[in-house]
Amino acid sequence: MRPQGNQLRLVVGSDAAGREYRNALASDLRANPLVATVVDIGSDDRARRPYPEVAFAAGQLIAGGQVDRALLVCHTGLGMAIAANKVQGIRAVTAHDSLSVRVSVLSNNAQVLAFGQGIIGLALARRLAAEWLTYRFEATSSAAVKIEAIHAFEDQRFPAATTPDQPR
Ligand SMILES: O=C[C@H](O)[C@H](O)COP(=O)(O)O
Repeated sequence: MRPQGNQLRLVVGSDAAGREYRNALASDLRANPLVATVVDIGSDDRARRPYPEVAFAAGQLIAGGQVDRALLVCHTGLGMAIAANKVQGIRAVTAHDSLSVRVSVLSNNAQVLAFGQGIIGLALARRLAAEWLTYRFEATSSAAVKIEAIHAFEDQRFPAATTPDQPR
């Protein structure tokens, strides 16, 4: 489906430790009017894909422009974020509170949000996911220069403004 207005194209994924929340969240997301599409990349219990594989696949869908954001679940949310951050151009966070979820988009322009099924209850995960959908990064915000600094470092451009002071 073609996105309308401010609708988002999403990918959801989990390892076996996050499967229950992934299924519940995917169902919520599909019913949310702020969502255009939800691609579910698994994995199910039989596949037992380790979290890095799922995170890399989700990150590559974003980097390739097929989707806008990813919601990933593992036991803690930590491994998913670490692995997704290894994909060029991806900013992934683990966040389990409203403020962090908000800032992850408005300040960090993170495209990936990772939850830990073993860390928060399902009701909170659902609420945070719904809040997450309402935020959009503003390219004109003062945060944009910091995102550009992250990209420059990633691309090994090392702009002088972001080079740490030399020890005297
Ligand atoms: O950060 C990692 C996740 O919590 C994952 O679900 C558990 O990791 P494991 O597969 O190494 O046990």
